[in-house]
Amino acid sequence: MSNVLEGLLNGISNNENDHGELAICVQNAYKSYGYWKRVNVLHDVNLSVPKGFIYGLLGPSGCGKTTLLRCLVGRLQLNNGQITVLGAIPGSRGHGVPGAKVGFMPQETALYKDFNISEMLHYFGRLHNMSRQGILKQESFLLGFLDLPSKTKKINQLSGGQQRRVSLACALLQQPELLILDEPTVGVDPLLREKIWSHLMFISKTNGTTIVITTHYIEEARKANRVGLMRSGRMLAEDEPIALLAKYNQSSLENVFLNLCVEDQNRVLSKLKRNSSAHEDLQHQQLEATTMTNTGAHSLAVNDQNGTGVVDRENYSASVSLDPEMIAEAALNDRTARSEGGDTDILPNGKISAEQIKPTQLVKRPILTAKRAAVDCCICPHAHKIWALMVKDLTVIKRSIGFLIFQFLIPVIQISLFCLCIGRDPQRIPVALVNDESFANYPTGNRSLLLLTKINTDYIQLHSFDDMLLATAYVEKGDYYGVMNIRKNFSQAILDKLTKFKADPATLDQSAVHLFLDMTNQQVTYVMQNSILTATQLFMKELLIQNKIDPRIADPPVIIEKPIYGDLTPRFLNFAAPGMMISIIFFLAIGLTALIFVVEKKEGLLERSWIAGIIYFLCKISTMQKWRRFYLIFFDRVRYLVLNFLSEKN
Ligand SMILES: Nc1ncnc2c1ncn2[C@@H]1O[C@H](COP(=O)(O)OP(=O)(O)OP(=O)(O)O)[C@@H](O)[C@H]1O
Repeated sequence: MSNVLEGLLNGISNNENDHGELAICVQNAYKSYGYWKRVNVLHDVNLSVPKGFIYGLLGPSGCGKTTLLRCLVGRLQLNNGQITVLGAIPGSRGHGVPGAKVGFMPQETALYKDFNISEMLHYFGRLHNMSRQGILKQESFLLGFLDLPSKTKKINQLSGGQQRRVSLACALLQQPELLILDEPTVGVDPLLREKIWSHLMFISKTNGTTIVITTHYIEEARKANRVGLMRSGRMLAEDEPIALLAKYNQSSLENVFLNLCVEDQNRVLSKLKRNSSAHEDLQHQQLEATTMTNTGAHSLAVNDQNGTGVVDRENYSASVSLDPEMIAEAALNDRTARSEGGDTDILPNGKISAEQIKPTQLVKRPILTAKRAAVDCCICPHAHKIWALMVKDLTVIKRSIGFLIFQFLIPVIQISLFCLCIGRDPQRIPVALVNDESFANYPTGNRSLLLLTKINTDYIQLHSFDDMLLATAYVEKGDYYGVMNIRKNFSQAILDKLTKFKADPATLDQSAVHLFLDMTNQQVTYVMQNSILTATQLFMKELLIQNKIDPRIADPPVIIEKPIYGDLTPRFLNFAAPGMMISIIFFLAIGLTALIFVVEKKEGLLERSWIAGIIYFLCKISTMQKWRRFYLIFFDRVRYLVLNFLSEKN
C-alpha cells in the first residue's frame, strides 16, 4: 500500500504503482474545458476496472462519459488526479496506450467515407503493424460476425448502423488488451446487439480483454461485470449490477439509477441548504431534466428509497435544478469532510481507496503525453505507421480524382494568367512630351525630332503637350506615367557638348532630356528609363557619325559581354515565373494539408488515428511529403510547357 501512495505522490507513471490486477485506475479525476470560461466536466471521479472485466459506464447525455474515455486513452489530460491504464499513465513512453494495446470506438463514426470496408480495416491493421494474413483473417471473421455487407462496399454506401458496425470492427481488429467503446450498440438491431455483447463477454473471458463501454440502453449494461453510474461529472456508484439491484431493491438498473439520482439530489440540496449558498441556473435545470428523459429514465413514478413515496416527474424536475458548480463544490466538501473524518476504505482487492488520497497530494499535471509521443517518434520512426498513412493518402487521392484535377488546374490557370497578364514587360506606356524646341508639335529641322524617332514605340507612347504644368497635372491624375521635357536650345546644346566638348552648366542642362516620372511602379519605371536611355544613346551615336566622330564615344565605359547565364535582354517573366510557381506550390500544399486536417479533425478521424498511435507530427510529415512530391513533379513539366508556349508566342 505504501508503494501505491509513494507512486501516486511522485507522479511516477510506471508499473511501480502496482495496481495489482486493475487494468484501469482513475483517482480523484478533475477535468475542465476552456481557459477563459471554464466548464467543469469531471469532479473527483474514481473508477477502477479489474483486468478482463466489462465495465459499463452509464449516465445521461453530457455527464462526462466521453470526456472520461478520452482521458483514459490519453487524448485529454486531467486538470487534477491520476489515471493509470494497463499499468502506466496513458501516453507514457513505450506504453501501447494510445497505440495497439487499445481499441477505440468513438461516438461519431470516424471513418473515411470514400474507403470501402476492406480498405478501412487494412488502414487500421497497418497502423497496428498487423500482418496481411492477420488482417485478412480478422476481416473475414468481423464481416461475418457483425453482419456486414461485401467488403468492397464503400462506407458512404452503408447505412448509419452499418457504418457504426464497421467502426466497431476497426476497434476489435487488432484484438487489443483494452477496448474502449463509446456507445457501440446505437442503431444496432436487438439480435445483433445480443451478439455483440456475447462476443464482448467471450473475449473478456477467453482473452482477458478489458472492456469499457458506454451505452444509453441502461439495461444492456446488466451484462457488464461492473457498472459505474455517472451524473453531472460525478460517479454516483460503482459496483456489480446484481449488487446494485440488491442494494436498492430494484428490478432494473434504470430504477437504481433514478434512485441514485434522487438520493444524490437530496444530499447535495441539504448540503447547499446548510451552507445557505443556493444559486439558480435555469438553463442547467432544463438540460438535466431533458437529458434524464433521454437516458431511458422514462418511468419516473417509482418507489423512492424508503419505499413509501413516489417520485413524480415534477418532483424530479425540481430536484434536478442545480448548478454544476454548486454540485461540484458540494461534492468537494463532501469528500473533504469524509477524508477529515478519517474514514479509511480498503478496496476488495486490498488497495487503498482513492478517496483516501487528497487531491493536493496528487500529481498536479500528468506528464505531457504529446511531447513524449514526439520524442518516441523521433527515436523510432514507426515505418509501418508512415506506410499506413501513405497507403491511406494514396487511396484518398485515388477516390477523389475530380478534386485532384481541380487542385492541379488552379495553379496551372494561375500561372498562365500570371505569365499572360503580369509577368510580361509593360508595353505602350503613356508618357507626356513637352518639347520646348518644337512649334506645331513636331517641326522639322531640329535635332530633338531625331531623338524622338529613336524611342521604341512598343514600349513608350508619347503624347505631345505645349504646357509643362498641364502635362504634370495629367501625370498626377494618373493618365500618364511621366513627362519628358526637352529644353528650348536642345539641338545646339547637344551639338556643342558632343562636338565642341562644352561643359558649362547651361549647355549641360539644355543638352539633357529631363524626365519627371511616376516611379511608384518599379517595373514600369525600369522600362521607361531603359527605353529613353537607349534611344538617347542611339541618337548621340548618329549625331557623332554625322559629325565624323567615332560613335563609340557615346558608349558608357562599361561593356556587357556575352552572359554566362540568361540573355542579353533579360525578361521579367523569366525571372518572376519560377518564384511565382514555387509560391503557388508551397501555399497550395499548405492549404491542402490544412484542409485535410480540418476535415479529418471534424469527422473525428484525426483523433481516432491519434488513439491508434499516430501523432499529428507524423500525419503532417506524410501529408506534406505526398503533396509536395506530387506538385513538384507535375509543375516541373507544366513550367516548361507554359514557358515554351509563351516564349514562342512572344
Ligand atoms: N471540447 C469541449 N469544450 C467545452 N466543453 C465540452 C467539450 N467537450 C465536451 N464538453 C462539455 O462537457 C460536458 C460533457 O461532455 P461529454 O461529451 O463528455 O458527455 P457525454 O456524457 O459523453 O455525453 P453523450 O452521452 O451525449 O455523448 C458537456 O456538457 C459538453 O458540453
